[in-house]
Amino acid sequence: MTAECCGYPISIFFIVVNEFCERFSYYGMRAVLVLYFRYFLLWDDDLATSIYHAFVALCYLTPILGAIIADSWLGKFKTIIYLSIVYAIGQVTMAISTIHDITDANRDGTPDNFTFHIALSMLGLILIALGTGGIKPCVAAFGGDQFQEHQSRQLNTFFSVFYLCINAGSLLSTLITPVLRAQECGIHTQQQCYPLAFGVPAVLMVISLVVFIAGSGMYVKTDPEGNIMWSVCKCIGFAIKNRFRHRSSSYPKREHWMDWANEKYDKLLIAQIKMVLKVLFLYIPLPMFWTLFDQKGSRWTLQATTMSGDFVSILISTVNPILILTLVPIMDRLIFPLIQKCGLNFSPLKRMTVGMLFAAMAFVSAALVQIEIDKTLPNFPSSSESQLKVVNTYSTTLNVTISPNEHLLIESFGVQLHTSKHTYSTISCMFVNDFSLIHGEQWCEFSRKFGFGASYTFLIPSTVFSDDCESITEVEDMKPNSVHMALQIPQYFLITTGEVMFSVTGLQFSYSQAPKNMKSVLQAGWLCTNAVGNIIVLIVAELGKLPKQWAEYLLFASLLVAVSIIFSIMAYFYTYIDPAEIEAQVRKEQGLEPEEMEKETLEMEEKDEDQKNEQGVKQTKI
Ligand SMILES: CC(C)C[C@H](NC(=O)CN)C(=O)O
Repeated sequence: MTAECCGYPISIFFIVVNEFCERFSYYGMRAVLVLYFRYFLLWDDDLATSIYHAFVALCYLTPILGAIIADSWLGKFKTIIYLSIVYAIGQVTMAISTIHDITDANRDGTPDNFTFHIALSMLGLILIALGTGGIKPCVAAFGGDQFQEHQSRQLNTFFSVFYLCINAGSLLSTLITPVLRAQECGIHTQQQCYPLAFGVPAVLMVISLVVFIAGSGMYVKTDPEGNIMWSVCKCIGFAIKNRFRHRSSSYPKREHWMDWANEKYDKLLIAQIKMVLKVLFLYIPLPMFWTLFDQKGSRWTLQATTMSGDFVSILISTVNPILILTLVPIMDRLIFPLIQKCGLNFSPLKRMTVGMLFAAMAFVSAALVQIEIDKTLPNFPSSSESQLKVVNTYSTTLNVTISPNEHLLIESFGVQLHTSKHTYSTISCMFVNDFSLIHGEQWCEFSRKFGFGASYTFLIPSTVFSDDCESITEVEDMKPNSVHMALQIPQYFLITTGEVMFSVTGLQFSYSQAPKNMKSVLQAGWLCTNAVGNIIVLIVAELGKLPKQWAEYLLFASLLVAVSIIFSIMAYFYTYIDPAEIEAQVRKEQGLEPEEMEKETLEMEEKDEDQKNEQGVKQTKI
């Protein structure tokens, strides 16, 4: 019997605090990673972005490794401890790699041996990816293991609170670590304080581990049942081979193709594999949701840069966790109970389908915003056109004729305007508020806010420095961005509503439909849908874009609607199961473990029928 508080096992307190600290550590480090690549290692934008995406993809591929270790070998508890140690070592390694003084022998403020810093940071990132991905499927499943059969309502609330902790950790760290980076620190020279920005996440990871260990005495720990993954693979392999051997129509058909493993494998294992395969089959369309969801960080960010408003980076990095923190309680406490009161069965798979439709609507909203933005954007010359600007300061009107075969290229960048050699200069700056022309002691100052996205030309007559700055003419070549960033809020709201319906439910569903010894494996399968979604984004980005961005948004929205229709058909044919009940049934048929079975039957009878309905459970025999 586990210690309880308000109907919840006390042990889950340690698990949710552990998750909060771990997510703080992960997202905090991620928030400054590209900046570290760009401004510390001095990589270019392309290399920095590629390595960043490769790292994120690795973090969502390693869960399968963690799940195999947990379900087949160490059990969830030990896997979480060992991989958290690897994770913490990775974070510390990463933080050390950012200390510029280590290799700054000439004390000029920049590291002298970049190879050392690159090698150390790559080692750190690999350890972090192994740790964070490895523990990810285990922590959620381990949290679920703390609940007993009669606590299914509390189990659902746990997954919501778990998701809240993920986003609370992510929100705080995304706000804090960039501020830490902006501090100055160093032994020989003062530089931007990357060691602090990476060091705090490392400390949080150590705290996360300590909190998890502190709960040791209270956890329900399930032992792994041997090398389950290897047995699963062998069993599937045998079923396929056996089916092929008996392909002639003279052999009687079997109810399920996995039944061809009956000759050699335990019925219980076959039943468990059937449960897992059914859920994995259902996962096939799911990456499409993540394909749209993860474009928040790419296409939508770029969209924001063509809009007006000064809070781009803060808005982009915090709007999703803030909305999650608001929407999860509203959905859990208000919307879902209300739907249930209306007598509608809003089962998990229906919620996930509706979540997908919300994400599709978010992209329609993004397309509408894009159409508004496009109206305000200047017409840039295409790859087969040139653009000429002729400034006429002559006293009379001139006619301009253009010979189509001649190309004119004026190119000069910099801040010095020479009177004879270069008379034209382009300067691109962020946050331009002041613009001064300095010539010895004399100067002209233009002090006002220059709009984002705008382009200005200043025409300086030869007389300017002798007396008046008034004679300088300012021409607005391109208007500043005028569509306000607040217009993006509906799309963020819609996609986050979709996330709450899709992702929180998917997390619960993956746990509830998995047999006891494969809970982590199904969690890993669920996380893999995210990895595949990210890979699709990379491929689509590589394959190029439609000529109009709004058309691309609408294409993605239509694709997701099509996928959600397919998913809803698959979901219609899916029968919710109670894995524990099926396992007990199989054992009964095999005449095994009567005492164990009696206990399970009793527990099942005790189950609250209402709670079952809430989950849309239809019992079935697999
Ligand atoms: C469910 C995601 C794959 C991962 C999740 N992210 C969020 O909750 C973002 N809102 C996480 O565990 O970090």
